[in-house]
Amino acid sequence: MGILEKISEIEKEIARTQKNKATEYHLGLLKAKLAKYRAQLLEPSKSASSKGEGFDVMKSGDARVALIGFPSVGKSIFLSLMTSTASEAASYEFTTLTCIPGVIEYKGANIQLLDLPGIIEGAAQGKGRGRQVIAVARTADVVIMMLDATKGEVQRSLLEKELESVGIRLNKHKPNIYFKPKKGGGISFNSTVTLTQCSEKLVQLILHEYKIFNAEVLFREDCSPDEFIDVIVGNRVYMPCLYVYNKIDQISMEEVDRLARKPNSVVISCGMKLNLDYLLEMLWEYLALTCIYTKKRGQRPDFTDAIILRKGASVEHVCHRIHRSLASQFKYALVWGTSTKYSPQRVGLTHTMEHEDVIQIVKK
Ligand SMILES: Nc1nc2c(ncn2[C@@H]2O[C@H](COP(=O)(O)OP(=O)(O)OP(=O)(O)O)[C@@H](O)[C@H]2O)c(=O)[nH]1
Ligand SMILES: [K+]
Ligand SMILES: [Mg+2]
Repeated sequence: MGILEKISEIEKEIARTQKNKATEYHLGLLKAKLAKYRAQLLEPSKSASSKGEGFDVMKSGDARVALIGFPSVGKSIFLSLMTSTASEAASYEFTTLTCIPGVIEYKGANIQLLDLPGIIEGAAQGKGRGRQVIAVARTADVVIMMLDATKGEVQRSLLEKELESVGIRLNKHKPNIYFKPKKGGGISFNSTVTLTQCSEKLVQLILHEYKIFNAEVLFREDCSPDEFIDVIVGNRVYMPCLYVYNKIDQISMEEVDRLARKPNSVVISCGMKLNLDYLLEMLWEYLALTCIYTKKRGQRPDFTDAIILRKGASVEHVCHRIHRSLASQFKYALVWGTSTKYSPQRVGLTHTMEHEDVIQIVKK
């Protein structure tokens, strides 16, 4: 039996197994098996032909946003509207066949926006150029899932399933579970909270399925078996996702209102250029970039020219942004802002900067 068949067998079995106390272990095991087969499916195949031509776009700018959606939802029109790059748009499906990068300039940041071919159900298993598209999506800082507002909710749930099946977790945080495989000593299991979805026995069963017999496990959160499996398997990506409903010029006001109220959602019309500014504001929030202002000794900070970095950037990142050789001449830095206990505070290269901090760098 091929992996695809095995996967579909397990999916069928999960679907027909009633969820209750008596079946909870059985279901947990099935899910562990399923995750294992999916991981195998995604391992790079031996034949070179599966490599996607036209998908190797260099990362550039301060952040990367990938446009994911069914064919003809308006991804290419959107790229052409938001950036100075033109991407061919047309009424037929699969107009776009490669990855087309553009740049959004916003609040002093350069945000790379990637137009991609449409994906459909089965994309994760290689339908269309699904695999290549998903591989690009994994490298993004934020995914915009573009949806056709006239097509209801089907597109959204299908795409969520596709991304979920390849280990992309949308608008979720990494489960707060400490997990460390060991050389010996069996499985030590602890939790700091009351667990309602997992038990020691279930955790052991799942670990055994992965042939792990020695490990330290500490639940710091009431996680589900799926979340625990995510931690064991690793290589999951946790990514913010904005659901963008396009073509609202084609639906009723009531429907627009309903869609606009859904979590993580924005309604737009590329055709009529509606609500695009609001979408940009939302995107900026989801990117959560860190703006740092520099200051010279005895002078006011330069608030007109921010250095834009990803969340969690260090003083060293700031140095590299100012000049290539600055980090090697670095003595210390003074930082004003929320990242320090008092302002200014003297810090080293490894200090983590926060949004809107001011920094003065002192050289040797
Ligand atoms: N009514 C209406 N039509 C739109 C809107 N935005 C895009 N369209 C139409 O939708 C069709 C598809 O647009 P594209 O930008 O090519 O869509 P795409 O998602 O890039 O499609 P693929 O590259 O084939 O995956 C075009 O005929 C557009 O004119 C909108 O806001 N309203
Ligand atoms: K199209
Ligand atoms: Mg297109």
